[in-house]
Amino acid sequence: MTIADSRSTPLPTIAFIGGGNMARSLIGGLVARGVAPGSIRVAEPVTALREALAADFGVVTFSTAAEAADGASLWLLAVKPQVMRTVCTDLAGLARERAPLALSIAAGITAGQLERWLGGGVAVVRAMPNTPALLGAGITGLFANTRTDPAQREQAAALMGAVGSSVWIDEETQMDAVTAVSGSGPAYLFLLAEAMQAAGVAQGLPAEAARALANQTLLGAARMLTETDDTADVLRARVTSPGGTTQAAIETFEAGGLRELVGRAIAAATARGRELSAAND
Ligand SMILES: NC(=O)C1=CN([C@@H]2O[C@H](COP(=O)(O)OP(=O)(O)OC[C@H]3O[C@@H](n4cnc5c(N)ncnc54)[C@H](OP(=O)(O)O)[C@@H]3O)[C@@H](O)[C@H]2O)C=CC1
Ligand SMILES: O=C(O)[C@@H]1CCC=N1
Repeated sequence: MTIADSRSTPLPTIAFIGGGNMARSLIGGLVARGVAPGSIRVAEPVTALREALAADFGVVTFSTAAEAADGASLWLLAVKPQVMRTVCTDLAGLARERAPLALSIAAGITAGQLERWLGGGVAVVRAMPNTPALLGAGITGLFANTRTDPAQREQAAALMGAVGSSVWIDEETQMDAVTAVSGSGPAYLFLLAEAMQAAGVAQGLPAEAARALANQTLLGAARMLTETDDTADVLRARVTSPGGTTQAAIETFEAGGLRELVGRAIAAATARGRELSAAND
């Protein structure tokens, strides 16, 4: 594992194939960080999504993948795993002509599958970002196939580095675990936020107050995790006065099997990544 730092590498024209939720987070993050909207081409079949991306970010939009991809040497494949094979197969002729770097953010789908569907001999990078990319606060796991040269690896790291930090993964099989921890991870925090807000309301707080208290607590705690050198267990111990309120809550979480439940949830997400690869081959 190496931490990527390629912030000074210039980005080429990028073709997003798929303009849904994750593409929107990445595009928003890239434009907010100074990437020229005219250098971002987006293929998206849903008219409303296309129009919203053009209106919000000034990017160039197309209804078909081939139109967007034809103008770019970096293709960011941002469609669902279930349609990736068809999308890549349709682009295989163009891939032979343009020899692009194909950077896929799809859960589960392997570099070998992508290379095969794109016609073979293609430089492929798998990236697993997350939606905080929209705020420049994302983290991405990256894996490159052997066709990818150092300049293309730099480009991939520069793209994802513009919207947060990134980490190279040496073993492709670990990408499913990356997906389970950080790709899906924001949803786990949002679920916790929902539960804390509802619990606050159940204890008599007004909904708005419960929302502000829960959300700012998650933000403050996340900043302590990332901006101090203390580990999570040390930070937790500092909140937990012996015989106090936190201890009462933590003992309830432990008795309910929270750690084991998180382990099972992340194992299920990891296994689902492998299933998505097999089911869509
Ligand atoms: N959402 C997230 O937090 C993350 C998602 N990912 C990965 O990103 C990928 C996209 O996920 P997400 O953004 O959530 O999904 P979305 O469904 O929101 O976005 C995918 C978009 O691609 C469109 N599309 C379908 N076929 C084509 C085509 N041939 N050419 C161009 N666009 C097409 C879809 O249209 P239509 O709806 O009509 O099919 C849809 O609008 C997935 O592979 C997922 O695993 C990775 C990390 C995080
Ligand atoms: O839920 C999913 O499958 C995608 C991949 C990671 C986040 N969203």
